[in-house]
Amino acid sequence: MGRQREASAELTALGDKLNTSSTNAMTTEPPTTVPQARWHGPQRRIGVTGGIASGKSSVGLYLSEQHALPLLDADIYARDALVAGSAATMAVLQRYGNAVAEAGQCNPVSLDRIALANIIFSDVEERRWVEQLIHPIVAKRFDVALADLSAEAVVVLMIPLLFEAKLTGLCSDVWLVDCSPPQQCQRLIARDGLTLQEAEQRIAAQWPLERKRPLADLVIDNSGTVESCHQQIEQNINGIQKRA
Ligand SMILES: CC(C)(COP(=O)(O)OP(=O)(O)OC[C@H]1O[C@@H](n2cnc3c(N)ncnc32)[C@H](O)[C@@H]1O)[C@@H](O)C(=O)NCCC(=O)NCCS
Ligand SMILES: Nc1ncnc2c1ncn2[C@@H]1O[C@H](COP(=O)(O)OP(=O)(O)OP(=O)(O)O)[C@@H](O)[C@H]1O
Repeated sequence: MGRQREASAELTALGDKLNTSSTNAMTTEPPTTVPQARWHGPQRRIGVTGGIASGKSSVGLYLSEQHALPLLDADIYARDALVAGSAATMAVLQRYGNAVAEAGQCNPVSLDRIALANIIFSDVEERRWVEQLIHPIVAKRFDVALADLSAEAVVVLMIPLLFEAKLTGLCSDVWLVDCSPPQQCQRLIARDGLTLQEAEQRIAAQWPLERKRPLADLVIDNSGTVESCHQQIEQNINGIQKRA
């Protein structure tokens, strides 16, 4: 419990640092009407966000491969936090027991991510509990990685819950990768083999894209072809240089 309180306090402090209007960076409560915070340092920090399966990773990968930009990925940090034997994994196992333990594992026990997903995407309280455990770890990883990359002119930060977790203050530019909810659903089902109900639950766990759109600096329409998405990136990447 002490560690959790400490983690929660760290995140609240981060939220306060990034966005003075923030009361709790973890919250997924309705949006405030205050302007979103932005990073104003010398480095360009492109925050790529969107909805689940809207195409964030595809955009991030393109920026990294075609424009050789360093890519920081919140999903990878969250995944690292839940490797076998980590403190966060032990906490999750303590809370949910064998229900989330990978079958046939010895020591240290690996998590069954599908089982954990089933829990957190069907129960908002449990989702909040997992988020208060993982998000401070993710936030620290961003801090460390950004310090390491401080000499780079431009970095890309992929953060699915950028708005929900009030992390816009990490980014100088926020790009929203957009498509329709039925497309999100279709892509989720095709990519992850989810049922329609599971896909809908996951989409409902995030702010709807219509709520995120007005908060972004750039909306990339990824409802068409992959080529059309790449074209939009090319049209907007030229302005992405180190600040004067
Ligand atoms: C539940 C878990 C184990 C499922 O793992 P899985 O490998 O199936 O999915 P993955 O981690 O690749 O996430 C896929 C997408 O799910 C969405 N998602 C993940 N966590 C959340 C969440 N707490 N709320 C809403 N959407 C979420 C994001 O769009 C993300 O890009 C995992 O998503 C997780 O640990 N989530 C809690 C941590 C978290 O909030 N991560 C978000 C980035 S900080
Ligand atoms: N324009 C597109 N047309 C068709 N399929 C697409 C398009 N863009 C992405 N996809 C596919 O949709 C799926 C989701 O894309 P991607 O993994 O990039 O989304 P994401 O936002 O990173 O997902 P998550 O939120 O789960 O991390 C992938 O299978 C990807 O290949």
